[in-house]
Amino acid sequence: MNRERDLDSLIESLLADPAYMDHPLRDALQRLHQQNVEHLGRIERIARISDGYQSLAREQNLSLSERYHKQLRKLEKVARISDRYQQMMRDLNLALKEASNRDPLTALANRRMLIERLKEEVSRATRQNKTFVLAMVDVDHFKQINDNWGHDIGDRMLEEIARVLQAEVRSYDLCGRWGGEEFLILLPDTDLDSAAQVIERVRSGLRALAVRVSTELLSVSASFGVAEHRTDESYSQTLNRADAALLQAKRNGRDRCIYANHESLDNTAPKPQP
Ligand SMILES: Nc1nc2c(ncn2[C@@H]2O[C@H](COP(=O)(O)OP(=O)(O)OP(=O)(O)O)[C@@H](O)[C@H]2O)c(=O)[nH]1
Repeated sequence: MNRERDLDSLIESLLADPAYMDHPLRDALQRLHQQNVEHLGRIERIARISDGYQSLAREQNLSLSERYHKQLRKLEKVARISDRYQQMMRDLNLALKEASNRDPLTALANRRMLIERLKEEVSRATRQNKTFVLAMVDVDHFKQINDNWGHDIGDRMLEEIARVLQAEVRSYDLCGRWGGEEFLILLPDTDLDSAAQVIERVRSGLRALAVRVSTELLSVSASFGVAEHRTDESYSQTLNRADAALLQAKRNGRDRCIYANHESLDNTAPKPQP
């Protein structure tokens, strides 16, 4: 570049020198010089345009990668939010399912869950040629507790009764609130004789319950109707037989167990005073 500049300045000084004004080669040199200057100008313009294109391409590349990374960060954020949201939905679904299967007062299985399990038990009993037992439990004279002590104490008694039932059944039995002061115990893979031991434990547990309300100790008794599932019977047929046995237990004086079609096990106990 310096050499070119030196040559340029030399030619320009020669062309400007009055001593060479009439030199025969001056005109040709001037045109050649002019042409050279124009060529150089063109080359410089091309170089500038090329530089411009190159930096534009660099900028575009840079902004493309920046946009890509920005987009990537956004996607990562959306994925994190979506993960959290899905986990929240899973937790919510679980909580909803749990809530829809539980009795809010006693936290025992509610009627809906009991029916679901009853259907499962019937198909399991059919498939595996097994049997199960249902016990309907109805608290005796519960209305008197509400009437004498108020609904809140009645609720508290129901909670305590539920706690005793749950504590006395085996871990694989299902105990639920059928409605009001009526409970249902499902004893899977059990015949009537084995069920009798569990039922007797539950009945004694309830008789031993004493709930303090101010200076009084409140106690309860319950009547039981028990039926063993028969082959080819629907769950509601077994339930109806347990219900009929329960009615019989009430008629016979309460605080006792009646075993459907198994009168020898009819458990008659002295009538307690609430
Ligand atoms: N506190 C309270 N009481 C309830 C609830 N559900 C049902 N009850 C009451 O339970 C009582 C049931 O009364 P009845 O059907 O006459 O039966 P009972 O007084 O237990 O008499 P027997 O079953 O014949 O021994 C009613 O007073 C209902 O209001 C509840 O969730 N909380």
